[in-house]
This record gives sequence, structure tokens and C-alpha cells, in this order.
Amino acid sequence: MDVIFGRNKEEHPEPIKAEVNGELPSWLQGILLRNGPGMHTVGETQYNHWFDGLALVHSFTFKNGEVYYRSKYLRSDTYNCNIEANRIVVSEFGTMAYPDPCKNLFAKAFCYLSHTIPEFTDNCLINIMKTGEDYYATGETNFIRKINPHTLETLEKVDYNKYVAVNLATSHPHYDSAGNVLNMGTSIVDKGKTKYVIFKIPSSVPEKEKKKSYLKHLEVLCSIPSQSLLHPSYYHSFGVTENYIIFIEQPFKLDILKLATAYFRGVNWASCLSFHKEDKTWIHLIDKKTKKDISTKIYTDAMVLFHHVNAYEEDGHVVVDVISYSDNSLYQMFYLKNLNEDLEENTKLTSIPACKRFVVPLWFDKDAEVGTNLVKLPSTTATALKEKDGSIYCQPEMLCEGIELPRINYDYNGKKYRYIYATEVRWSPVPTKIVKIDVLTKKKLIWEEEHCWPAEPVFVPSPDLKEEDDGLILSSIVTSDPRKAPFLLILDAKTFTEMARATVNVDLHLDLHGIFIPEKDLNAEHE
Ligand SMILES: CC1=C(/C=C/C(C)=C/C=C/C(C)=C/C=C/C=C(C)/C=C/C=C(C)/C=C/C2=C(C)CCCC2(C)C)C(C)(C)CCC1
Ligand SMILES: [Fe+2]
Repeated sequence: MDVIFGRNKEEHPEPIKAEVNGELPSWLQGILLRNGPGMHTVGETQYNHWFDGLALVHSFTFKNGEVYYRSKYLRSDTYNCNIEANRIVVSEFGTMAYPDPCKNLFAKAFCYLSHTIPEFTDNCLINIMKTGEDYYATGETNFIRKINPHTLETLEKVDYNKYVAVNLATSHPHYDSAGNVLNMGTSIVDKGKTKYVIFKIPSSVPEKEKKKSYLKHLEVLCSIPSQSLLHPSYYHSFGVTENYIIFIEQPFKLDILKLATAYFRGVNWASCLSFHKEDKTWIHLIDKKTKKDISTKIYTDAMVLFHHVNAYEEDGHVVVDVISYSDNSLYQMFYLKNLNEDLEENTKLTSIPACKRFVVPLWFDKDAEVGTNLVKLPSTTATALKEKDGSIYCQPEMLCEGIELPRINYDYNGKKYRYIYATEVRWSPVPTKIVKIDVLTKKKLIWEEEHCWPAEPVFVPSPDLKEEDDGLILSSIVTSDPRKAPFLLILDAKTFTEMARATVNVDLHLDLHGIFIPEKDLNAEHE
């Protein structure tokens, strides 16, 4: 298993032609661009956690029925400093690094304060974000790195902080139909306040501004104060509907005092994140028009969530689908010391990912008796009970268990939808299947093959889309048997039958997230 998780991968910056078996539809033209950790040791030093690895961006280019593969390490300041020093000198979430391990505490502090290394990591390994014509590799710090989607070359380093006061920002932004980006981030103890900030990056700027970053035109939409100044909630994604932004403030929280002293205490930042299972999870609905949280307090039981699936409004309710856990075992599972030969033994999740539907009533009888279920949607078993103090306690409907890395047809984002595409995982971090779930009938379609570990399945809509699932699923498949070459799998999203596979004879890495860029959105100039 070390082979799949812990081993450094080689980059392949020059295009490698894949061997295509099957028929690719002629309309499939563009680039599947993905991101994830590829290097876990530098010299003699090793990262502690899989989410710390140096970003390796890779792409599959579809051109006239042919597929080309490339991969390139993000030349972040973090990468360059580490490679030059031949050891890890920049801290990541799960690994605290000391530029000179021999230094005493005083010297360590000096090094820290004198910023001889980048203050915070720009190792953006989680996802790819599109702003206007630009593409960025993203992580969760205030830095993002522009990349050339054709050559995977690393371009400018952009600091969100120059445009909006955030220390952390999600790697799962949303896009509206015009392509404007909606994202959120946390501003920690800024001017005595800790808050969650929601902002917009426009998809178009005046022609003469195009050379500069679209972020220059970033606009703050609103902010929500954190329930606690020193314990903001951690979040990895959020949801949107036509009229609302959904932010789930979970009791999985950062401890700011611990964070501030972590460097000197010799512990990683991840140790400053903890799950308070006795607390509530608050569901915030921010009205896009008033830019305010709706006045009713809405909550559910303590949970940990990383991925929102989708959200929409229906007959006066907001429906929110997420993948949730009953504890923080997912993050723990990805410590590299656990992802070795004894993986099955070491990485038993104590809670499996559960895809849950929460339903929040928008309008209800204010005089309803305490304990009344305010959900009036016949299609769901989710409830929302009126409490004595006027707040609403939500209990979800279970849509299905054991799925992660969810994707949908993004044209249905924020709208009533029917299909989720995801990888299936049970009690260990081994994704063995790709599934399509019909949330209406709860029926499943499955793709699986021996020794195959599928990545996040990306939905690409067909140009003459009539139904939600008219399109393709692209998933890069890593193999656990060294004799079997990895490949990009192309499935018909409707039937889940294989249309083609493009095999590449390289040591493909297991990645996290990415996007498909249709040819029309690719600026040929960059080629
Ligand atoms: C704190 C802080 C900081 C830092 C930060 C950082 C550094 C962060 C990072 C972060 C990160 C870096 C994060 C990450 C995350 C991720 C996630 C959350 C993911 C998820 C995933 C999943 C869910 C998975 C899945 C899978 C796979 C991948 C394979 C196998 C199978 C499965 C499906 C399981 C600073 C300095 C700024 C300051 C302030 C505070
Ligand atoms: Fe994610």
C-alpha cells in the first residue's frame, strides 16, 4: 500500500500518448486537470500526513479521439525551498518543519520571525479553481498558484490576503452560471473578531485588466461572526442554492491559542483541530439578497463533514446533501504511518462516510407547537423539529452510506437534482468502486474492477444534454497490481457502461480533486 500512498512519484511534463481502447465521442475535447499529493519524502525527511505531500498536478488532454497525459510538480515556493534544502523546511497542516533542526528554541524563534522561509505554505495540492480565463492550484491557506492548464507550468503566487482578509479559504469554490466564483474563508482574530467571509471573484474584467489577476476585482459579499473568537469551525466546502449560501458551522474546531504556539511546542497544526462531540452543528442559511443569516437558529447533532454534495430549494424548504462522519477518524486515517502494509489493520474508520440529507423549512407556522416537524416535503424522511426557544433541530435522512469524493452534473448545482457520482469506501481508505446514486429511488449503479482504485469521478455533460445524466464520467484509475497499467476510465454516465479507457504506462498518483476544461474555455494562446 506504501506504493500507492507513500511513494514519491515521477513527473512527466512532456505529453505521453495514451493507448485508447474503445470509442471516445468526438465532442469530448478538452483537458481534465487534477491535483493531489505526489511527493511525501524530501531527502531524509518525510511528511507525517498524506494531505501534506507536495502538489503534483496532472492532466489528460482529449484531442480528436486521442488522449495525452502529463504531470508536473507545482513549483511552489514551498517546493523550491524544500528541494533546495533537500529536506522539508516548510510546515504543512500535518507536519511542522524547522528550517534548521539543530537550532535551539531561541534560534528557532528567530528563524520563524525573520521569515527566512515562506511564512505559510503555498503547496496548493487540493483542487483547481477557474477565475475568468485563469486556472489556479488551490489548497486551504491564503495562497493560490496560477498554472498554465496546457503545459502545467507554475505561474504567479497570489495571496488572497491582499484582496480579502482571510487566513484560510476553501478549495471548493462554487461557480454561478456566468462563471463568477463564490468562495469563503476564515479571518482569524482580525481587529478583535473571528469571522467567516464570503466573497466573489468576477468571471470577466475589462480587457486591459486581463493581464492582472481577476482577484483584484474580488468583492466581499458578507461575513458571519464565528460563535467563538478563539475556536472557529473548520470547513472544507459549503453549499449554494438559488437564494441562499449554506454554511455548516461544525464542532470540528481550530484552537487559535494552540495554533499560535504550535511551532514552539513542536507539534503540528493538525493537533490544534479537535472535534467537540458534545456541541451542536449550526446550519447557517445566508440570504443572498439581504446578505444576512436568516434569523431562525438551525442546528443538528455534532458531526464532521468535508464535502457538500449539493443543495436546492423546494416548496419553501432548503435541502442540503452532505457527506458526514460521526468523528474525525478520516483525517487520522491519512497519517502516512497508518497507510503502510498493515493498512487494513491501521486504518479502520470508526465512522463510515454517510451521505445525509438535511431539510430546513424556510416558511412555517410561527405558532406551531414545540416538537412539531416543520418539514412538509413528502419526498423525504428528514425532520426539523420546533424547539422551545424557537430554534429548529434538524434530523437528516440517510441517502446512502460509504461514499466520498462526490460530484454531480454541475449544471444542476444549487438546483433540484437526482444523481450523485462518487467513489465507494467502507472501513478503510481504499476506494474500490465508482458509484452513481439516484437520490430519488436510492438505486445504485457500480463500476469496479480487480486491483483498481478509482479517483473522484468527474461528470462531463454531453453537448446535446437533455437529461441530467446525459454525459460521461472521467476517473483516473490507479492500480494496486504493479503488472496492471493505470488508466483513465470513460464511462457513459447514464448506464455506467465503459465507453473507453486510455492506458498510460506511468506510475499514476492517487489524487484529490480536479476539473474538466472544455476546449471552448481553453485559451489557445497559452499552448
Ligand atoms: C491552520 C492554519 C494555517 C495552516 C493551514 C494549512 C497548512 C492548511 C492545510 C490544509 C489542508 C492541506 C487540508 C486538506 C484537506 C483535505 C481533505 C479534507 C480531503 C478530503 C479527502 C477525502 C475525503 C479523501 C477521500 C479518499 C481518497 C483521496 C482516496 C482514498 C479513498 C477516499 C475516498 C477516502 C495557517 C498557517 C494558514 C495559519 C492559520 C491557521
Ligand atoms: Fe475536498
